[in-house]
Amino acid sequence: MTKIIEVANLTKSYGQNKGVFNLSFEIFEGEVYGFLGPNGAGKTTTIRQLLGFIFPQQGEFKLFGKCLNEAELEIKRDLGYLPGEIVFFEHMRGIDFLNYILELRGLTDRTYMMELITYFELDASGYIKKMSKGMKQKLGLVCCFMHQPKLLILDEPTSGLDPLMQKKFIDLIKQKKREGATIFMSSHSFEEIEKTCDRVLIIKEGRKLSIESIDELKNKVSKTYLVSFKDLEEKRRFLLNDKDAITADNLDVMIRITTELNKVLLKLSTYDVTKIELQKESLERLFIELYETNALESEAVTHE
Ligand SMILES: Nc1ncnc2c1ncn2[C@@H]1O[C@H](COP(=O)(O)OP(=O)(O)OP(=O)(O)O)[C@@H](O)[C@H]1O
Repeated sequence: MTKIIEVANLTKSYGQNKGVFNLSFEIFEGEVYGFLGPNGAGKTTTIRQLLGFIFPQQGEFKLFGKCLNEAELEIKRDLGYLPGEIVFFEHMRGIDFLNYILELRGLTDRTYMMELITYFELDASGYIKKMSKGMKQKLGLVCCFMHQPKLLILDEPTSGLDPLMQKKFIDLIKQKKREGATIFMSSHSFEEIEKTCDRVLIIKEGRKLSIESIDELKNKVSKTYLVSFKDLEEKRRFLLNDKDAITADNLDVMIRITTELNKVLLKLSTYDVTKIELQKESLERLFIELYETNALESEAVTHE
């Protein structure tokens, strides 16, 4: 499999334990790769280094197998980037700005650009300075996708978009994946990540917590059960002996089945249980659990 992004030991420190430290990961061609972490975790700092806006103090990275300082123009021709905070030429009309960027890229065919404007229901005729936050975000998205890049690096792409537009964005990402594009995106929307990504990289305080496959995470979610015990004594007895319990509340215990269901049922049959319920929950709780994991514990769940 071709590696489109390779990052090795990337480090950029702003002091006081802020920045990105010793970060390594790889993204393969055609992958949609989510980048998650709490506020201030270092997502934007990582992305800005990949674009060459800030420089790492240690470590290196390659895009399309090449270093940025060797092949910047070549790399950026095939790259679409959406910044977290977009800075436009505010005095321009939206459409003029898009045409200008298209020309800078040496392109003349405006067909796909116009399709995207229609798709995102963007009125690009007005001045950018008068546009709402959501309109500016749509303008940024059109600008990022309009040259049909092979690699998309997106920093919180749906920030400011309404739910309908968020759904359209998800559909567009799925389409780009079908077309073979590689996508690296930071997000705070677990739904967006769940619906689009193959794998996720989770960082906290600038350090890698874990790399997870979405399918594996979904598998974990589908094996979470709520077990209710007859009384507190029974629940206590179970908690003393069982390692699968993840949360406990009143007479209920949430367990994640990591072995065959039969074995768990056999074990539960030795307790006075009043109810067993398969939990229909999204990945959200699992993501939050992963956020709360500390770096040392997380070594165990890292898949690399
Ligand atoms: N130029 C800078 N000078 C000093 N500190 C900085 C600078 N840029 C970022 N930081 C700090 O580095 C840390 C990581 O910031 P970064 O913007 O990368 O986080 P993030 O994961 O993108 O957060 P968010 O989800 O809030 O957008 C933060 O503590 C931030 O305050």
